[in-house]
Amino acid sequence: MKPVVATPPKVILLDIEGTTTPVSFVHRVLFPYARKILPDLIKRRRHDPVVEQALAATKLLAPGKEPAEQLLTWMNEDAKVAPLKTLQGQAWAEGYADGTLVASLFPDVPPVLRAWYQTGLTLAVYSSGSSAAQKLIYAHTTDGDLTSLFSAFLDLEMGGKKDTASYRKIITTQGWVASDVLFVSDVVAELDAAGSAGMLTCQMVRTEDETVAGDDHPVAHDMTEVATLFALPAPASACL
Ligand SMILES: CSCCC(=O)C(=O)COP(=O)(O)O
Ligand SMILES: [Mg+2]
Repeated sequence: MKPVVATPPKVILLDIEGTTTPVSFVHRVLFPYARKILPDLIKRRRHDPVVEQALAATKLLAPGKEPAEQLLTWMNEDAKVAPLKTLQGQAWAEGYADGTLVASLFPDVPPVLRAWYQTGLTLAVYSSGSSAAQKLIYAHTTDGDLTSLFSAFLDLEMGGKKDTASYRKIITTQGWVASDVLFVSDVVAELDAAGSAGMLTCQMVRTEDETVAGDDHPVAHDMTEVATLFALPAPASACL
């Protein structure tokens, strides 16, 4: 496999679900966990400022509906809505804290991210999951705490992942040069948006997730292939 670039990117911006973690971990472990404990959590912690604010935001977005009911509707639709993502993050925090949840990453991810970090690349996350939830995932992986590898955890505060404006906002707020940034995601519409903002793009097509490859972005099946395609360093064992 030959590199598709002459100059490697300086910043790697990573999606989570379907890119660094299996879709099944998010949909069969994280989402059901949040669905199970959220009704109790929003009663038990209704005076917690984070919970209170997310419930108020839910009411604003869905006036006249019971927030608990609206949150359930959003969960059924897998809606990428900030107050739901905040509350899911609060639920997962409890699960990680009591040891019920441990984050599963694809096994190629930790060694490649460590190799990239060690050579001075900037690593960042952009996910629909709240920045708090992103930090929790990377703090509780089966490979230990990886949070120190990342310089930024970006969420829906930047805007939706299918909107070009969100990637422009990321570039501006982080002070990056668009053409220095490689965005890796499994979702073509997200890559299209990032590409329109001037970022390099790579579609992660994971066999385990049965991701369908698109036509318009370089395709990798794991992080070592991303390294090869974009002339980035890879861990020594991956070169054998
Ligand atoms: C922070 S991990 C949970 C991911 C999540 O809630 C989600 O909706 C998936 O978002 P992504 O942008 O990583 O595909
Ligand atoms: Mg994804």
